[in-house]
Amino acid sequence: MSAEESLRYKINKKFKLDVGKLKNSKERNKSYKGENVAHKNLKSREKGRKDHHGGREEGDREVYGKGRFQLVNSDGKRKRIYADQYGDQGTTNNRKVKNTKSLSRKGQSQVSDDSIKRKSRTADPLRSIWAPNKLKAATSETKRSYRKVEDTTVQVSSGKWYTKVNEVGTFDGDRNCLLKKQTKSKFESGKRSAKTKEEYKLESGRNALLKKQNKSNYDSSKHLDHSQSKSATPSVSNKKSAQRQKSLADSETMDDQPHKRKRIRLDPYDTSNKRLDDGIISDESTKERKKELEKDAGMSMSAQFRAIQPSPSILSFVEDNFLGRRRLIELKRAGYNTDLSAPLDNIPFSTSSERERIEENIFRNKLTFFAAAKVSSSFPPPGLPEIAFAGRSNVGKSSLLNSLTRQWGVARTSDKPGLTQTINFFELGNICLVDLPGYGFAYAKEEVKDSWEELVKEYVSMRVNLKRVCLLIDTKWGMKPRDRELIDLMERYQTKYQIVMTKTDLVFPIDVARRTMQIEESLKANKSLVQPVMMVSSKSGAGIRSLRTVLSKIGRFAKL
Ligand SMILES: Nc1nc2c(ncn2[C@@H]2O[C@H](COP(=O)(O)OP(=O)(O)OP(=O)(O)O)[C@@H](O)[C@H]2O)c(=O)[nH]1
Ligand SMILES: [Mg+2]
Repeated sequence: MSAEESLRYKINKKFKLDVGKLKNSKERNKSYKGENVAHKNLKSREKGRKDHHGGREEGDREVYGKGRFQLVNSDGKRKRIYADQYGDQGTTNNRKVKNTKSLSRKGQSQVSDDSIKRKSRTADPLRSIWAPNKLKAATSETKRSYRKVEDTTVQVSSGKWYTKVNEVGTFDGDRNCLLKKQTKSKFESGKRSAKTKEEYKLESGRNALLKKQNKSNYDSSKHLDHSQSKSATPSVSNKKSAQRQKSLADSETMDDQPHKRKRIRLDPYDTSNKRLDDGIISDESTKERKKELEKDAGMSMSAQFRAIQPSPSILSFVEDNFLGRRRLIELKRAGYNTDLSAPLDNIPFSTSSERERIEENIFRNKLTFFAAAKVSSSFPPPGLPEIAFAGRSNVGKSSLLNSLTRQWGVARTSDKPGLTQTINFFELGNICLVDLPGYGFAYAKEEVKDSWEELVKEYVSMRVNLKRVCLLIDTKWGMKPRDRELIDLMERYQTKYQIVMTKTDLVFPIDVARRTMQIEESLKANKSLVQPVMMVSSKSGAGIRSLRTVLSKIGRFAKL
């Protein structure tokens, strides 16, 4: 051996030794991994065998045959098992791992399909299809479908494809689950594409936000649709949510647009409103009113009313007769028994029969109803001198008849306008008191109200024995166009009329005086008007005695 050859031999020897050492150290390291070594050996042996037999299935079977629950491909990698593959083996294996929470991807999709079908049958969105006790209770058909689902389940060692069955099984969670999957897949893809740590953080943060959003959306939708979702299928609920979103979007777009104000058109002939009804006046009176308004332009009606300065005589009359709103303590201090009905009408301390205390003899008589007329042809033959009480509905005509005679309930009264619908004739000694139906606002049909008005107009214009019409005006509201209409008519037919202001107990004393002044002023040119304007209250009895005095003269001096 030459020197060169010996050197080469030495180098080769040394190199081989190093390689050997390296091999030994590797094996030593592997031995620490325990089972993995055996696994690797097994794999290598398997590989050899596969090469020898040249068949992949055989290799798999052999691995399976050794009792290991892990399926390994012939190329040594872990194998995915689908329900349609290795059906028998999968089934037998799955029976052992019943109630597992893991599913292969394909199996999962099948499960969700099956579960959707079953849910549409059972219509219970909150039920988990994996609950074993429910499996027992299920129908035979359902049982079959359960088995199908079970068949699809295979335990897969890889954590990548894990999806909790509970999430799949609940219908309400379907959307959430899908979104979760999306975020998960995003995360995985991010992982695969080897993103930087920062990128990953950003991604995961975004995912977390998305998850939160999804959760809140889910919660709100659940809250809204909880009652409905019980009976609805998932597809329906999805449709509903889509519709809701669409409507929300529509409303948002509507919000952007400027709101159009609704115009309310008022019908001038609509008498359902009391105040509106008052506005229905003839063309002539409208023109007059307009002229008056133009005259007092710049001043409101109430301001004009407040500007009226009542005369001292009217003011003293109001004060002497306790007209206007009064406190009970004030009346008690003046010596009136406030427990009596209409206490201001009679002497303060009444001990004997009330009627006997009435100063005017005529009003001590009994009030007797004797006729009612709906049409002019049914009026009773003219006999006794008549005093009629006219005015708008609910102004207090019937109440005044009762309080004048102190016979409560003879003329029927009501707080509902339109109670008196016929002309009612009452006999009182040698006079006749006539209660007329009211005009203006009343709970009656338009035609009926028109007929009442016509009847009243006919009565006041044609009745020969009519000696006085007491035109009642509500102190609070004053004269209205329809009152003026009747006044015009009476003026035309020279029917004597007197204004009587009612319900004075509802307004302040100063306003009673103002209203009196206002009416006197407005009618001072009228010829058929009998002065003075009377002020009464059927409730408190204020001014009743004065009215009695005025009316009793009619009976005394009436020429038949
Ligand atoms: N506070 C107060 N209420 C009164 C007075 N007079 C009448 N009323 C009430 O007003 C309402 C109507 O009284 P009525 O006498 O039925 O009126 P009317 O004018 O006959 O009404 P119609 O028959 O519908 O035309 C009733 O609830 C009475 O109690 C009054 O002087 N003071
Ligand atoms: Mg009445």
